[in-house]
Amino acid sequence: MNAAVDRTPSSILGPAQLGAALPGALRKLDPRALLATPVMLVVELGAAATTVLTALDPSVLGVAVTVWLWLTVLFGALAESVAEGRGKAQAASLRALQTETTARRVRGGGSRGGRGLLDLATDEVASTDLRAGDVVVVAAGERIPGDGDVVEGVASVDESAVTGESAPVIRESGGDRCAVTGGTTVLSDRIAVRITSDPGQSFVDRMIALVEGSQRQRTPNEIALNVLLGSLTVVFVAVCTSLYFVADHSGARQSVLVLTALLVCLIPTTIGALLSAIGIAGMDRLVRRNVLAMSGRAVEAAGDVDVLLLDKTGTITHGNRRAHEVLTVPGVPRERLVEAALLSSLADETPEGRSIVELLGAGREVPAGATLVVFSATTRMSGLDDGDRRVRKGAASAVCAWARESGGSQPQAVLDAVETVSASGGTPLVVAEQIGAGPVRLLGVVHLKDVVKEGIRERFGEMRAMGIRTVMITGDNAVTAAAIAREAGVDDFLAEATPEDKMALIRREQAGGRMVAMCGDGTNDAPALAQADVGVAMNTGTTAAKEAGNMVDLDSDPTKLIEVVEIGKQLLITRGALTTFSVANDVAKYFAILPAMFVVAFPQLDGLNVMRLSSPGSAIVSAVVFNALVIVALIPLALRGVRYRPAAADALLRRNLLLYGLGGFVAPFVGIKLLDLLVSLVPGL
Ligand SMILES: Nc1ncnc2c1ncn2[C@@H]1O[C@H](COP(=O)(O)OP(=O)(O)OP(=O)(O)O)[C@@H](O)[C@H]1O
Ligand SMILES: [K+]
Ligand SMILES: [Mg+2]
Repeated sequence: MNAAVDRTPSSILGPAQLGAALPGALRKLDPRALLATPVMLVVELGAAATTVLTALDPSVLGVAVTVWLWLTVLFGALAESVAEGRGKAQAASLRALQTETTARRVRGGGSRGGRGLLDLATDEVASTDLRAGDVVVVAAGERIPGDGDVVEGVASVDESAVTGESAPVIRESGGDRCAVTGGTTVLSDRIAVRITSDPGQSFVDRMIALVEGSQRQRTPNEIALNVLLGSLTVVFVAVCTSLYFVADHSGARQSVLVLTALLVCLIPTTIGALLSAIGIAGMDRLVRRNVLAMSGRAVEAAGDVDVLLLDKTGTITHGNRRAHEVLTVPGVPRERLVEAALLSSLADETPEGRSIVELLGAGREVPAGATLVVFSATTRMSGLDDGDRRVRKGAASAVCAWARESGGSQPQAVLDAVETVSASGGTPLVVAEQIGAGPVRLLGVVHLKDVVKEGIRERFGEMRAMGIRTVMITGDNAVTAAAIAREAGVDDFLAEATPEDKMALIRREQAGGRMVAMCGDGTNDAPALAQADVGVAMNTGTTAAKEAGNMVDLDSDPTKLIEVVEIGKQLLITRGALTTFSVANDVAKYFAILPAMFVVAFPQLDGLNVMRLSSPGSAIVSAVVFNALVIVALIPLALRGVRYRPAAADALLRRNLLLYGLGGFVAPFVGIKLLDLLVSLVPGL
């Protein structure tokens, strides 16, 4: 590897990982770094206090408590550092992609349109000098010097350095597969690329920041939990302070040292220490599945997704919509249809347009003086104006509307051909022309064919089992949409959708209280990707789509959402389970150690002293040691995550409450008792 290639899960907490994580962990002991986790900050302050107290008045108890309080803080820092370390190797191999290369920048290219760029003069510049807007020419065998969109030409590109997938991909101007990533290599042909990112802001830069965890921001859920843990801490500080005065007053004086140790045992240190590691590990699990999540909030949202919207072309289908045949109609000679279809496509830079020229044979030039009419998702037509002749091809509804406006007729034969192509799941493009102000004449139909991605049906079935509804949204007509929807097995579809329609649908679902995920690849999907709670852009898609979404799937597999949802659920469940465990643990410690601490002063407490710990000193040291070791014991679970099985949410909740609540309550009684047997052997305790 390649960043994304090394995805074999290594051992989670071996000596190697611990060794590598130690320097990072020591840096995290800086109190300023601990401000974000109030629980651990209190432990550190406590450790500092007992250090001073023990220095002033040395005792075996003081040394034992102090050492283990420092270890408690260190274990927490270590958990976070181990979690971060898992991304470091990936980051290093990604950096290898960023070595400086020489780029051929087109002179004056930035101000020109998309044609003829490949023939312009170029200057050699360092890749680091490229800025957004520059146009470069890249030929076979060369590395693409920066992120950008192909503005002219078609090439096969090796993206394995980024995606881990060794099969080359096609990148071409005009369509939804125009985006290229800096650091990848052109295998054949020559392309002109308009650079879209300034140095330091590229996709690989973002990937590095992501796998290193340096970009991680706490999610709202995490912040809320931290506030809750902080409040619990404040409550226990109050409890321990009042305990000091109560004990003093009743003649069972407790030292500040012992009460500090007690405080640390009672505050939720387990979850406080592991919270951040849980979040980092969740992001890391996604990276290992080739999904880059730009926000932790999106990962959490993924755990609660109700509806998944998918774009059709390039998401559900492979996205190389290609001309397959032309369908003639009575009264229009085939040559005339072919000529019009060709004319309307000669200047069309979209893959669809180019495939028509390929099918019908080139050999025709764009007539001098003709004006091009480029395709847009709103007009859904493209073509050319040559003098007073207008030739168009486009979606049936769009071309028919144009014909109607001009007073032209819509022959049944054309409508039948449209129906035939659509019913087979193909995309019909109606070809038409208008001379002067005369009526628009429909000449025939071009059949564009695309293939549904393999295995997608079964995966949508799995989503249904998880309670997620799938809806396909497409700019294509309703009949085609229905045919593809049936073949792919989606629950519902929306046809003839404009970019605004896609976004409006998401808003409606969200207004109904549902959590919406969207998978898409096109520039016309960008608004919807931005609006969705979870917006997954296909890596094959456009730069606009990748920037609008909050995740990028390097494998461009929309069914990857299943894994994303599982990881999201797993993250929420893990955090919930460890919080339950932590709090139950602390409550149990209260009952386990308080009677042991006070039994000497109040023999009547003996009935409550179920633990029969050997001495108050041994009780408190055992509790502190147990408290610290629990953190270490749970690091692997925090990193790996609690296993998620598709099951009803409340059944899962019951099971976890039982397992982690009850387990958390029982564990200290057993653990502290065993430790006490050992600790009581130490002279002086
Ligand atoms: N180059 C083109 N020239 C003319 N018409 C086109 C061209 N490409 C597509 N169309 C027509 O415009 C419609 C909308 O295309 P577009 O690519 O915007 O769809 P979309 O909204 O991305 O949906 P999806 O990707 O799910 O099919 C197509 O169904 C087709 O009928
Ligand atoms: K604790
Ligand atoms: Mg599309």
